[in-house]
Amino acid sequence: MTRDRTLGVAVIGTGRMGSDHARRIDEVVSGARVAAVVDIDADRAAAVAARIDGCTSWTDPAAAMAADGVDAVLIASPGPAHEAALLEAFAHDLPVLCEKPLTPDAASALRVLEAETRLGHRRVQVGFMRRYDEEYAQLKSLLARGDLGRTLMLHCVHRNASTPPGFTGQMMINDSVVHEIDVTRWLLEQEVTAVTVLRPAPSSAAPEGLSDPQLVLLETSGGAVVDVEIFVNCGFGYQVRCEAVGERGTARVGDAHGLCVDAGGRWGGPIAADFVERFRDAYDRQVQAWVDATRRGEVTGPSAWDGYAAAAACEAGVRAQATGARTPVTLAERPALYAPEGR
Ligand SMILES: NC(=O)c1ccc[n+]([C@@H]2O[C@H](COP(=O)([O-])OP(=O)(O)OC[C@H]3O[C@@H](n4cnc5c(N)ncnc54)[C@H](O)[C@@H]3O)[C@@H](O)[C@H]2O)c1
Ligand SMILES: O[C@H]1[C@H](O)[C@@H](O)[C@H](O)[C@@H](O)[C@H]1O
Repeated sequence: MTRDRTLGVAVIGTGRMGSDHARRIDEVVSGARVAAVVDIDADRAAAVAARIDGCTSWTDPAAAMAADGVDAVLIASPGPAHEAALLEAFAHDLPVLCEKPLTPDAASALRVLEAETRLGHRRVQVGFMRRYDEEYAQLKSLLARGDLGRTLMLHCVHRNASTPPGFTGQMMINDSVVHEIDVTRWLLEQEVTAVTVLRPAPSSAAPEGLSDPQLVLLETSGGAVVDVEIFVNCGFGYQVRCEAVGERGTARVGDAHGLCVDAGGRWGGPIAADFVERFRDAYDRQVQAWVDATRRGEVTGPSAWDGYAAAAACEAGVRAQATGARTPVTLAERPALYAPEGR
């Protein structure tokens, strides 16, 4: 694939994220087109394909990946379907942008990692889009410059207005806290070594059987501690905050977005409704970066190792949720293919 050829993308899964990514590739991103869309719900795929010139619609990911004009794959099916789609993409040696989580457990993530290692070159970028958010990128640069000294703690807040039907306690870790796990690993350049989960008495707005909110404590290989409030039925909007506490100061992202008005004896501004609104620019930048790198013949961004390490920490988190005990994270050896930059 070269810069002068438009990248033909097959989007797998045309639900909330997949249909939005298809629109993004069609309308926002340059250098790529949606060549195919796939969903086990044929009508859903056909409805998305009908809105895009020259886009074919499929129910079988393998058939779409073998179709003419498909050069790359964007996976936006639910987490449990990712492994099969990733292995199929490897069989065709196609570059992949895979929505988080890479897979929902450490064993399947390790199988993906090993399959990519056997290919001998990176093929996967994982959709940890916060790395492409302007505010998080600024925080990353600040911490990397060392102005605040060593980072001692992160205080994180992750609130969703409500959850879709069937959202489980495990998904609070695997689908939601996985972002804070990635942010922790990325900002601190350390691995998560142990997870503890505390569960206050649930909110009366929590769906039957869901212990919401929860407080997740992460310990890291460099001795930092990270607390994450995960509250997925807070009712009032979408909030994602992160405060880094360093030896010489603190820095914070996610306080406010949009216009702040002081009038009539009050001050304040809007709260984003959901992740699509809050992280719109980050999703755009993430997909553009993937397309640009792919057209250069490169793979950049969060790797399958990042997806695997996050899955291993999530697995410890799910166990910690069930037992209430501090749970260590066990990681396989890091293959040379995923050596940190500059080493
Ligand atoms: N980065 C983010 O902020 C963010 C936000 C939301 C969701 N996600 C991730 O995106 C992915 C999709 O989430 P969603 O909210 O769009 O889910 P969704 O339920 O809205 O859509 C998933 C779609 O995939 C289809 N599907 C199921 N199994 C399939 C298979 N084997 N092959 C092809 N299609 C299949 C379903 O029919 C459905 O249309 C998940 O991995 C989720 O964690 C990421
Ligand atoms: O899948 C979604 C998505 O990853 C969002 O970014 C997160 O805020 C939600 O909690 C999660 O359910």
